[in-house]
Amino acid sequence: MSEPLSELAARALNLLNGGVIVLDAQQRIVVWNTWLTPRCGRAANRVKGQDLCDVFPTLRGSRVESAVLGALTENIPATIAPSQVRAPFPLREAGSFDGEYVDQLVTVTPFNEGEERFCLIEIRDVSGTVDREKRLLDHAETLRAQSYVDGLTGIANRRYFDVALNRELKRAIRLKAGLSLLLVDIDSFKAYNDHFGHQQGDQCLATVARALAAMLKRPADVAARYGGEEFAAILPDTSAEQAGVLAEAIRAEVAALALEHAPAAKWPMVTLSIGVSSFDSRVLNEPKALIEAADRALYAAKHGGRNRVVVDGEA
Ligand SMILES: Nc1nc2c(ncn2[C@@H]2O[C@H](COP(=O)(O)OP(=O)(O)OP(=O)(O)O)[C@@H](O)[C@H]2O)c(=O)[nH]1
Repeated sequence: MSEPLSELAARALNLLNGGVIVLDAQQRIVVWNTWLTPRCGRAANRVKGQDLCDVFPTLRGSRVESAVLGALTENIPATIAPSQVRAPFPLREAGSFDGEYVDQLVTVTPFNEGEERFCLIEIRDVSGTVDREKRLLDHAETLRAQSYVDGLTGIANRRYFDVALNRELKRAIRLKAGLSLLLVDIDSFKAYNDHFGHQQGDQCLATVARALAAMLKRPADVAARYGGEEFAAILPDTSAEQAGVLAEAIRAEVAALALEHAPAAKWPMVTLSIGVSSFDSRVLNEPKALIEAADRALYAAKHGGRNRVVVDGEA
């Protein structure tokens, strides 16, 4: 448990001309200063102990959430510039209940207190800041964001995938919610490269990545490049059955793109094999087990003839 603030520290914190939130390692709010209250209509006593994303549901899958994840799990500080995300938090002018959200500059800083990891979120209202400053901060944020983005396809990379899966699994366990994972592999991609060349192979990967990402509609869903020609999708609050239906829609969508395949491939167009696994509180309750189960299902899809979906346990 974190120590309570001294009265003097609490007073000073509440006089600050900016928002201050401190989260514990489980993303629960432990400090919330009064600057925030008239700007979002929530006082400290209502939000303390709650998950930040439960207080502001629009943060799920947002840049703020990935910055918080980076801070809490990897000790990486982050800045979110207003020109990138104008208003990361749903905050208005003090005391107003409608109208535009204010422009914000948000910084996220990890720190340790004893054994425990926390992160400090500072929010400044920068509605009046000049464009030039916004652009510079924007550039800094772009550089940081790139470390979680796959350079070839523009979707999340393996590093982000690992962090996000870990986090979503913890959330699913905590809230007894559903969580499914798709492992998606392009069929006979070696033949594609051999026939069309590596450069066109790269383009094909980018096209498939875009199609996959476009099929994931919920803000908390994550599409990632898992490795070479393999992709993954993390689907919070999604049962095995729902994930199977979505996987089938993804498979059909990519087949319908009718991207010409190499003559050596089984099908004339580029196709996908997809393995699906779902969180189960007894067995698939850690990332490794969930990945292995999806991988087994993917293997079954390959051996079943490719261009198909297999849900773990239903093979
Ligand atoms: N162009 C391109 N090719 C890649 C990239 N990463 C991996 N590959 C290729 O993807 C191919 C994967 O081949 P395999 O693992 O043998 O599988 P496959 O040919 O897709 O066959 P199945 O998965 O069994 O249907 C290899 O030839 C890799 O070189 C990449 O970034 N760009």
